[in-house]
Amino acid sequence: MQDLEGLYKLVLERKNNPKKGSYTDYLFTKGLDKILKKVGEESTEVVVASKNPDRNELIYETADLLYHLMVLLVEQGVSYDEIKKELAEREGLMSKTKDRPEIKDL
Ligand SMILES: N=c1c2ncn([C@@H]3O[C@H](COP(=O)(O)OP(=O)(O)OP(=O)(O)O)[C@@H](O)[C@H]3O)c2ncn1[C@@H]1O[C@H](COP(=O)(O)O)[C@@H](O)[C@H]1O
Repeated sequence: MQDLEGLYKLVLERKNNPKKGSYTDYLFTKGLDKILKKVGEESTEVVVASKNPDRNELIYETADLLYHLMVLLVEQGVSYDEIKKELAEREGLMSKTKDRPEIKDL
C-alpha cells in the first residue's frame, strides 16, 4: 500500500538512482519548469474535478496532484520530514488558538 511518505521515498529513490524510461525520471530530466507545469495542470484538474458529480474523478486527480507535488519537493531538495515538521508546528499553534476565542474568530 502506498502512503504519501512512501511515495516521496520512491520518488527520491528515482532521483538518486534514475530508472531509464520511468515517468519520474522523465520529469526530472525535463527539469523544474516541466514539473511546475504539471503541478499547475494537475491543480487545475483537481478544481475541475471538484465541480464534477463523479467523486472518483476528484480522487484520481488528487492522487495525480500529490504525486507531482512529491516530485517537486524532491526536485527542490525539500525533505518529507520538513513538511511533517511544518504541519506539526501548525497543529501546536492551532490547539493554542482554541483557548483564545479572539484568534479563533479571525
Ligand atoms: N503516482 C504516480 C503517478 N501519478 C501520475 N503519474 C503519471 O503522471 C502522468 C500524468 O498524466 P498526463 O496525461 O497528465 O501526462 P502525460 O501526457 O502522460 O505526460 P506529459 O507529456 O504531460 O508529461 C501519467 O503518465 C501518469 O503515469 C504517476 N507516475 C508515477 N507514480 C508513482 O511513482 C512510482 C514510480 O513511477 P515510475 O517513475 O514511472 O516508475 C509509481 O510506482 C507510482 O507509485
